[in-house]
Amino acid sequence: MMKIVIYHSNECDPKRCTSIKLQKQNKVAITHNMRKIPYNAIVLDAEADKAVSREDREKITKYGLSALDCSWKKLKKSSFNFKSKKNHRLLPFLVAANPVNYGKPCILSSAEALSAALYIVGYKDEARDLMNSFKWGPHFITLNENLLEAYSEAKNSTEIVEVQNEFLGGK
Ligand SMILES: C[S@@+](CC[C@H](N)C(=O)[O-])C[C@H]1O[C@@H](n2cnc3c(N)ncnc32)[C@H](O)[C@@H]1O
Repeated sequence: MMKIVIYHSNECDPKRCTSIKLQKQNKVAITHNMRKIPYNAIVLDAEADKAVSREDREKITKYGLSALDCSWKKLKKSSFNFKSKKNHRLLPFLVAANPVNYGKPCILSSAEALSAALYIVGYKDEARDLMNSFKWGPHFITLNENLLEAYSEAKNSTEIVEVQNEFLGGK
């Protein structure tokens, strides 16, 4: 089974938090200690420079996938002191389907971000399984299906960005 460990900073409303819901269904583990994120895991970070791509599949398979569940404000302030950001990855353009940020580009919930990354690296059933935990979840995949499919065919992060820019430029 895919190892998913989410760093959680207890800044959210637990009733609305997508990470807590996934944990309750035993689909992810939550840690409050940043150092417990597995070394070499791919960390989804909206402040990262490099886009996630199929090239990350091996690391995700071997070491796991992670997200940083904190407030968006904290993330923007760069209040995290990461030793290294070499495994931190940004997601390409996708639209949120969660009720808090519905329709907004790139501001995904932790669950949507994890699902998108799994889809992009080719773990499509696992991506759908995460979204099946939410009433609105399957809509995230259908809303973004054409883009997710195109991203999943890209070989590396450069091609991911090309697919994204072609889509945005062609709008
Ligand atoms: C800031 S937290 C907010 C979580 C929200 N409270 C929830 O219930 O899901 C969302 C996390 O999802 C991941 N994420 C969301 N959008 C992303 C993007 N465009 N690129 C990379 N990671 C993203 C990151 O790990 C980010 O820190």
